Amino acid sequence: MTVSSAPGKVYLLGEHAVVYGEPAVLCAIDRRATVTATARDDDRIRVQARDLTIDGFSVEYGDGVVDESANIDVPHPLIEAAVGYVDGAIEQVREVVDTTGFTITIESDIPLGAGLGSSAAVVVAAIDAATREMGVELTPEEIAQRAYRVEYDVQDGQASRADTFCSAMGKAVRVEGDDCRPIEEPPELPFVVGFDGSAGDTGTLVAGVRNLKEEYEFAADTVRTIGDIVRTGERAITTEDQRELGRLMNFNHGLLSALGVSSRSLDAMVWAARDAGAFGAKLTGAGGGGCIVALDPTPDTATALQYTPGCEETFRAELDHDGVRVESE
Ligand SMILES: Nc1ncnc2c1ncn2[C@@H]1O[C@H](COP(=O)(O)OP(=O)(O)OP(=O)(O)O)[C@@H](O)[C@H]1O
Ligand SMILES: C[C@@](O)(CCO)CC(=O)[O-]
Ligand SMILES: [Mg+2]
Repeated sequence: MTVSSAPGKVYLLGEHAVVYGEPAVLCAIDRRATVTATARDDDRIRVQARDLTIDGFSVEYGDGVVDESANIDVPHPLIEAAVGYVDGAIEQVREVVDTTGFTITIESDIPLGAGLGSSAAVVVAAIDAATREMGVELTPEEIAQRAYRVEYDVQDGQASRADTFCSAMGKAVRVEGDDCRPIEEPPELPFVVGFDGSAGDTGTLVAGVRNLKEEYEFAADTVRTIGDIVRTGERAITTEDQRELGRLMNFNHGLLSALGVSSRSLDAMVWAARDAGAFGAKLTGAGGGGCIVALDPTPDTATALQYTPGCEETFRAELDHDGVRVESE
């Protein structure tokens, strides 16, 4: 039995634009997906993902199809879409090791589809746990590369390397096209997360931005401007200027909103954070619903979010210096 875990992340700046080669800066946070891989005597692959629920059903399946014993009463295409990332991870493992069967159990404290990189963390941890269980040790960079292939396929050929690289490496990272690098001395930023309890589908949201960009030159300009914000933000990271970073996050949120990936509840949480005195606030990840991230060293933003209609949960997130790691072998 091998247990591996990998962190989720928040985007300081640059989501969506990073898909088109602009830079992005993101930070691993102290919320993790944990995957247990256990070799089996038969050649079956069994996945238990208790957090993955569809209309209240927990999904359990074997050999890529819904397991009879799970007794799930929802159409198979829905399940197939939901298990796409896990299936992709298993495919990657099969490219590396000659597997017989194994059982994969996924537990995660990263909300699904909420912009905190649950997909990347699950895929990274699953590839690590299953390959180790079969006696192969991949480097974090190799795991990031394979996990990226999975995100690329599930998101219909439109994905950046950002989420998977950040989850595999931990700390803060800068990604621009194929150029992925850790930020050596990342500042400890006072992240406050607000979660509206809902989810957005990354593939669909990415496709929406792509269509807008193809239709309007000013949407393409908006994407390039997000790149300019990130380049400016890098100086603020080096000088640890949190006020300046906050202003740039606000600007970034405005442009993401213009690209159609914010929502009423995300905007409400962003404004509640700003009104409470946060240095800045923006949605994180694909958007459409899910989480915002604000910078506030005081308790005021968290308190304001607790009273914001539409906000279901708020918590402080700490930078996680560890990327993918083995918990037990
Ligand atoms: N605990 C889990 N168990 C099984 N599958 C999971 C789990 N968490 C996430 N996933 C997979 O990841 C999908 C959500 O990924 P998606 O990219 O849409 O959102 P996200 O990664 O949470 O947010 P973002 O990409 O915006 O950071 C789920 O539908 C499921 O396929
Ligand atoms: C929206 C996006 O930029 C981030 C999702 O967390 C998609 C990607 O980078 O693949
Ligand atoms: Mg994702």
